[in-house]
Amino acid sequence: MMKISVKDVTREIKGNIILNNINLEFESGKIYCLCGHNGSGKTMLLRAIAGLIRIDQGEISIDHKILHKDMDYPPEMGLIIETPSFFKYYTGMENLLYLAEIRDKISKQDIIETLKRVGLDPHDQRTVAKYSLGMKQRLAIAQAIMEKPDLILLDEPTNALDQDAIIQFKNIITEEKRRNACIIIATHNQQDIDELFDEKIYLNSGKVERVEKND
Ligand SMILES: Nc1ncnc2c1ncn2[C@@H]1O[C@H](COP(=O)(O)OP(=O)(O)OP(=O)(O)O)[C@@H](O)[C@H]1O
Repeated sequence: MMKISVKDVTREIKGNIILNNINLEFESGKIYCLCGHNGSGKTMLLRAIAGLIRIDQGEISIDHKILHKDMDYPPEMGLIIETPSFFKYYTGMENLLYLAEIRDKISKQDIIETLKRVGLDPHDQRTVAKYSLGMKQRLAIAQAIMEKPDLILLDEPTNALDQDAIIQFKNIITEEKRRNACIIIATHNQQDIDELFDEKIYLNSGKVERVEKND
């Protein structure tokens, strides 16, 4: 059972407090929603948990190991933050094969299966330059889940997805939850996937305004 603790986390940029004394806990086997309007701090909080930005005060730990002290990044993490950049002149399959080489954890067959899960054809010879926005988003979801990480952080994952893709996405995150992943999704389209959340965390001006648990 993995546990993430965000304790008294504050981050300032140029005199603006972007994250204001955030205290939250996340655990495996649950799906969390970070909700709030534009600029409320959802992406910054995801970046902080991912180890992609430094924080000015407080600490973030994963299973009691402190980020930026005991480790640089969460050890097993799948991520979509803003528009992912793929190689335009590679196919979807080639992009994922390239990314999978970094950790050398999964096989070509695993990638084929992941592409099918997100509704992309593994044998599609088109390059990413010819993909629609929704296809790129499906590929981004595929790269985030393909290695079966313990922690999945998704910023606006349903952007550009059509209704069929949203249904597939819901099935995927339900399966990932069953596999015991901890899934944190930042979105303002929460109605797309509302019934799946175990907890909704409302951010406002960098603060946690309220938390709703779905028991
Ligand atoms: N590089 C930066 N320099 C200065 N301020 C920044 C920077 N990046 C983000 N901010 C500010 O931090 C605040 C939080 O931004 P963040 O991207 O986390 O919001 P968000 O809730 O994800 O919004 P959205 O729904 O628009 O994605 C905003 O006020 C934004 O202007």
